[in-house]
Amino acid sequence: MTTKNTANLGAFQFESGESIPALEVAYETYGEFTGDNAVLVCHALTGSAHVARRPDAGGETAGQARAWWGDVVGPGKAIDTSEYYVVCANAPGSCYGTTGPASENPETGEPYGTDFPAVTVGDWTRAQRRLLDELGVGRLHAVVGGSVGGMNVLDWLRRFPDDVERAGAVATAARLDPQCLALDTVARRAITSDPNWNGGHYYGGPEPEDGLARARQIGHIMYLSKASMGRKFGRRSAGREAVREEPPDPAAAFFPYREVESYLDYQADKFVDRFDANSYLYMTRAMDDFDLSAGYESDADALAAFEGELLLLSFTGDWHFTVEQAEALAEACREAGTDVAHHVVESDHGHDAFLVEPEKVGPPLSELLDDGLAGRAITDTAPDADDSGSGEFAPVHTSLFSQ
Ligand SMILES: CC(=O)SCCNC(=O)CCNC(=O)[C@H](O)C(C)(C)COP(=O)(O)OP(=O)(O)OC[C@H]1O[C@@H](n2cnc3c(N)ncnc32)[C@H](O)[C@@H]1OP(=O)(O)O
Ligand SMILES: N[C@@H](CCO)C(=O)O
Repeated sequence: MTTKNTANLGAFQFESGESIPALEVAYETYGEFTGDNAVLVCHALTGSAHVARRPDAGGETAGQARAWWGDVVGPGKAIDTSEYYVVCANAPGSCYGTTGPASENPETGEPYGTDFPAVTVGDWTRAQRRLLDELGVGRLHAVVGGSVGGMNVLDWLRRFPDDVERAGAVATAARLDPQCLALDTVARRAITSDPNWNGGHYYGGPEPEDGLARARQIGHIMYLSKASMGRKFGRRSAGREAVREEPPDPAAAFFPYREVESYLDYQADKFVDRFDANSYLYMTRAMDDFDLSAGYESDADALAAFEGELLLLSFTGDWHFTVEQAEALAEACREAGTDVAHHVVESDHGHDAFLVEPEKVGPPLSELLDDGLAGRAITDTAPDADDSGSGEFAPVHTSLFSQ
């Protein structure tokens, strides 16, 4: 059985100390709850509650047509909804049905815009906990998520360690590195310097589409790798039929409109149609702010109270959340005695491999849910791990500005 619903969680105080009178959370559930089979899936930066295909809805959800993990979550899939009760909720601050900047402020009758309180990953976790309470779910069999959704997973382990039996943190890290912080800063600046942004109060008027488009293009470059961009586009010209969307200056017309440019323009257009610029600011700030060790002595200390099993999944071509970052976290966990495995996936796609390579992501997650870290599809980088072959992983030097 699948459900698509919105829960009114009532007044909500954010970590910033600010409150809103009513937090609505859009969520979807898949499968039957049997008391001990709940799996919470946490979405990435621009995802929604629509994690799996919904036969009753023809696969459609307003603004977010495609199930973002439709080949990983569903009946007979790795996260098998005929066995597990899967819950996925849109995060506060986003724009897919959960209260965020585009929602109406009941005090003014106008959209909140940037009067919406600052949002943290911790606020997402606390909202999810309250939603699960509403659904009658106590302890989770597992919490799984990718990218900033993986940070959301790590936050669950430090905030509610007793509520989680198993965790899968995919393509994520304890914190973003400064290079990614820098790119996110530039992306946000693209939005806030668009004249249509208007301090965040643009609803009902022209929207900061150019700024949001540039922001997404910067983001999208972070989600690919040198290898995947070389393979997809090379330096090829997009050809005569491609429509150059940026009006070129006369000199630019001399040079080719390249496939990579055409691709980024296309992706930006699609994104502007489906996402809200203020939400992009709020969601990226939540991601940038996340630091697992904040309030603790170390990453290991932050996870010390978690007594379940943690699977870290990283991708060799991902320079947004690198293998090295996942390994550092795994090392911290090992030192602290946390039951962890770091499974490295060979892929040169880049960060979005966790979305587009379900055949690589699915098996270890499936094993995690069914058998825990002992699952045969799970390898570990620990030197003494007996199922990891050499136990080595390929170092990644694929950051944007390095060779
Ligand atoms: C809707 C959701 O899934 S939201 C949650 C996840 N979404 C995201 O992560 C968004 C960011 N990532 C993406 O958009 C990625 O494209 C993914 C992860 C959704 C899919 O990636 P892939 O399957 O590798 O597709 P790819 O990135 O190659 O994009 C394909 C699209 O680009 C178009 N395209 C490819 N090359 C070019 C080009 N040179 N010029 C113009 N358009 C191009 C294709 O026609 C295709 O269009 P379509 O989406 O309308 O079918
Ligand atoms: N491309 C994905 C992952 C970003 O971290 C998204 O837009 O949500």
